Amino acid sequence: MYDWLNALPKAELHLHLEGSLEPELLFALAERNRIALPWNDVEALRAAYAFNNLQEFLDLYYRGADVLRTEQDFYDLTWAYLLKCKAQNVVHVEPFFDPQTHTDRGIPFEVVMRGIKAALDDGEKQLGISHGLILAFLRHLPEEQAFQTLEQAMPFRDAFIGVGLDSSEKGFPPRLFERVFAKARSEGLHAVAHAGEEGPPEYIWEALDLLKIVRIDHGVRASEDERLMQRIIDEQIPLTVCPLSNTKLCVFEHMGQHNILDMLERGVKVTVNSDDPAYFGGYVTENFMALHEGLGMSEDQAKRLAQNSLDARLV
Ligand SMILES: Nc1ncnc2[nH]cnc12
Ligand SMILES: [Zn+2]
Repeated sequence: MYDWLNALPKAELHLHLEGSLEPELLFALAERNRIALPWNDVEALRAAYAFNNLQEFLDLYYRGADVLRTEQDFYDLTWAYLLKCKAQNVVHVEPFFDPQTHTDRGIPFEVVMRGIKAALDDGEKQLGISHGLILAFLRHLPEEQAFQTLEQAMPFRDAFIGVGLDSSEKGFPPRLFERVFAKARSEGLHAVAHAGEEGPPEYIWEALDLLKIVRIDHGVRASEDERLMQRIIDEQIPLTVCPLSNTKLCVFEHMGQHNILDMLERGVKVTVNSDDPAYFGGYVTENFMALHEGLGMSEDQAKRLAQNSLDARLV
């Protein structure tokens, strides 16, 4: 089954480039940039990847991203991810990057942007993988800082296709970012947002009605609100679901409890994604495989999920 799933053509629509930083590359970049790490080796770092919730993961994710310093680092990070995509027949990617994670450490916006964009362009030319980059705002920081980030990004307007919203969800509802999303949309950017991962269905309503998002990242808690479910089905709003992420972050206790296939059968446009594969134990194929093993996903269901991902592309 693994090889069959691996060979399915698919798109990945929910992937944080910083979350694809494998421990081996993290150690190599730390050495290249002469940064001392609190872990003795790769195994010790991997052993730290045990999380009870989103925040515990984010604390380590931001700590890991600190080894990314130069344009070459961002290139190497992105290129390593694209090689994985090639190996898994991911033919199109719409990854997120978190500029504030880097600019807040003094890394110039253009260093981040140039490194990522050069790798994505090479991926298109050399690997045949098409792309659309999404700039994600960190929701634990004030909207004012999101505005500053959008301003910094404008000289590179053509390098990305949309804006997203990520980081700590609970306590940081989408309504806090209504104005910066309006500004981004006025620049012709698509809007997406993480909503309903740990946060309640109301956050999904807000993301749809106030941020005017065209795709929901995670959205698994929509199933708690029947009226919301009906809207998502009627309007065919895609959900970028991340099964291994959801079990690693205890959104579901185990894969057998995941609601993605129930949603698929109800007519929700759900897709399968890896979120932060270096931290959650696998890339897209491993996520499909986990659904097969944990939920008995059939070949027909896998085909529909993969087709949804191709249909839900923004570009
Ligand atoms: N799963 C996730 N939820 C929110 N913010 C994130 N940043 C990286 N991964 C994330
Ligand atoms: Zn995510």
